[in-house]
Amino acid sequence: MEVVILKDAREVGRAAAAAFAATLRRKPDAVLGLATGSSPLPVYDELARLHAEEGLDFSKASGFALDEYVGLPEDHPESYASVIRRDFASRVNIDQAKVHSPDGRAEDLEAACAAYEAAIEAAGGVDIQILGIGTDGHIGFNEPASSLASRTRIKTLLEQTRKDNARFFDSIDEVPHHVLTQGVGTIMQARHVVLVATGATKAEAVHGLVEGPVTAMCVASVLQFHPRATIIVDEAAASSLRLADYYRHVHDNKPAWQQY
Ligand SMILES: N[C@@H]1[C@@H](O)[C@H](O)[C@@H](COP(=O)(O)O)O[C@@H]1O
Repeated sequence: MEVVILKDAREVGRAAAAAFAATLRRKPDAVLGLATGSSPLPVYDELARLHAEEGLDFSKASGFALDEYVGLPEDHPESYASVIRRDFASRVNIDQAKVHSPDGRAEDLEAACAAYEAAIEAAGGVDIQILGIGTDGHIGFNEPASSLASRTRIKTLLEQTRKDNARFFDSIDEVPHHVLTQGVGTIMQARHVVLVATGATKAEAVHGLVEGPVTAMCVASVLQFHPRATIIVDEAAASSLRLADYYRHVHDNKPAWQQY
C-alpha cells in the first residue's frame, strides 16, 4: 500500500489522474473503474483537462461504475449512470456505449448483478479503479459488515450513508434505501486501485483503512491485502494517520524509477 499525502483536493485529483493517464498511455484499451461522489471530481476535472490540452485518448477505453441506486430512473440526474456521464464520460472521448453501470431498474436485480460481474470479466477485468471512501469506511456501497469476499449484489444503505448522500437530492426521503454495488471481492480484482480521500470528515476512515486492523467494520481496510493500492489523501484526511511522517518520507525519497 502506498500512502501519498498532498496539500489539497486539487493536488490529490492531479496525482490520481496521473496514474489513470499512465495506464491509458501504456494500454489504450484499458478498462477503467469509475466511482461517484465528490472525491473523484477533481480527478475527472484533471482527466478532462489532459484530454483537452494534451490529447489524452480514451477512444479505445471502456468503463465500469462501482454502483447504482435501485429504482431511480436511468435519466434521473442523481442516478450513478447519469453522474458518471455528466462528471466524466461526456468530458472525454470515451465511447459512451462502453461505459457501464449496474442496472438498478432491472426486474430481476440478482440477474442484473450476475450480468454485471460477467460483463467485467468479459472485458478482461478492471485495469485501474478509482475509489472514494465513505465516512464509515465503505467502498462502493459495501457498508460495514459486508463480506470481504462479496461479488456484485443488492445492499441496504446505512442511515448515515443516506444522510451523507442526501445533499445530492431535494430531501433525504428521496435517497433510495437499496443499491447494487460491486462486491469487495470484485473491487479487489482490479489490477490497480487508487483511493482518494479529502477533508477532515474522512480522517478516521482513512486511519482505519491504512492503519487499522483488517475488518469488515471498515471495509476499505481490506485494501491492505491488495497487491497494488495507492491511497492519495490531503492533509486533513491524513490528520489521524499515526505514521504520516513516515509516509511523507517514503514519498519524498521515492526513486525516480518507482511509479505509483
Ligand atoms: N457509493 C459512493 C462511494 O463510492 C463514495 O466513495 C462515497 C463517498 O462520497 P464522497 O466522495 O462524496 O464523500 O459516497 C457514496 O457512498
